[in-house]
Amino acid sequence: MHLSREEERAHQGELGDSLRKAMEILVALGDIYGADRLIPVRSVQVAGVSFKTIGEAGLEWISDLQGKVAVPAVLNPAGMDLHRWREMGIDESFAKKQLEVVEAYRRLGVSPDCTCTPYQIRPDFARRGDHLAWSESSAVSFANSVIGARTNREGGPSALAAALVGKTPRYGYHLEENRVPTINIAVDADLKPSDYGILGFIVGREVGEGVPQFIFRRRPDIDELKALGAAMAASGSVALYYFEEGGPEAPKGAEEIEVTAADLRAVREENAPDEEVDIVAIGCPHTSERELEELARLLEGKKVERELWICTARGIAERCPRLVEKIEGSGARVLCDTCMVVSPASDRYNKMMVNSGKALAYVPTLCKMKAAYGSAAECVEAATRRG
Ligand SMILES: C[C@@](O)(CCOP(=O)(O)O)CC(=O)O
Ligand code: SF4
Repeated sequence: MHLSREEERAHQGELGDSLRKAMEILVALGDIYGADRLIPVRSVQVAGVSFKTIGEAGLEWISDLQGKVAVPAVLNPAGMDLHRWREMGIDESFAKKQLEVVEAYRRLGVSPDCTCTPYQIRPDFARRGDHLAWSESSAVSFANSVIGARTNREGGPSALAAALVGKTPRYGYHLEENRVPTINIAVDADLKPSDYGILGFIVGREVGEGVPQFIFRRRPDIDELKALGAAMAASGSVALYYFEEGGPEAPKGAEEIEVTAADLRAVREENAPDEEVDIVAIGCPHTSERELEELARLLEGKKVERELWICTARGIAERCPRLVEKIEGSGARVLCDTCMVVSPASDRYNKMMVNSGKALAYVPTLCKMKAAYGSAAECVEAATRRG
């Protein structure tokens, strides 16, 4: 990979040890994937924040770095609400480590808005055509597919390296030739909002790393696209999809798969909730303001009978305090900075009901719990049902 004089100096350690470490990661990745050079990124989203996932070794690696990020950078969810962790049942020792992780990132200049939906609070972070270095797979999918920006799925260390250098190696989804659809998905069903998570769950399994081009009966809205992309990135590893006319054409003869209403129904039935559900969690990816409005409406006049977590970005919760108050009036909790998948607080439950195709894929594997699926209304129903 070609390096400019300045990049070469950083790589040689002439600009300090941290930039040398960061450049080593970027150069190694660039060499492996055949990048010709580094390109500037507009923003970085750094995964590897929850102490549950990075542990002591991760904390040490981050703490040893010096300097400041060169471009705006934001964190992925942590293992707890940074203010209300006690309410989540998080123990002191975990909390101490988690706060150290966030502080170590903050010292480097990474914003501690721990969220997988930075686009919901910082629209300036990513615009059409921008190159980015984002990590969390649903954020990557949203950036590539809905915003029209360009990012690979970065690991925690490579994202942090990109933030310190302000650049990323040019390969993968930064290149036009890798952004061509590989498979058509004909959706033969009138989709309800809660069908998009299931659809993504099915399609991700089928297409793996492909680039699906959806043919829909109507254009999905932003929250539906967020749910669709998140699920495909979890049940498969889809980082880019197309969903409307005007995307590049799939090559003639590209494979086509059809998803029918019966397929959606089968997955719903397989994952229907039962009396074993002891926690309900919404907000994977983090809820939007509009989703909080819907939840406030659904919870009006009700009391929760089992734990109901609603995970969102602190920036969203702070923007709508009245909605948060209404929701919490029911006994539900609006948790910020964290999520049901990366928090160890989920561990004490047995079966989690979610309205997310992504969480449906990850809860059994990453949290070792059973999972059930339903719409937001069905989740509220399950959380507020007596007995
Ligand atoms: C669970 C997930 O959404 C986020 C976990 O990432 P981490 O704990 O920030 O490394 C993984 C992903 O899909 O990127
Ligand atoms: S809420 Fe879902 S999408 Fe967001 S970090 Fe957690 S698992 Fe990933």
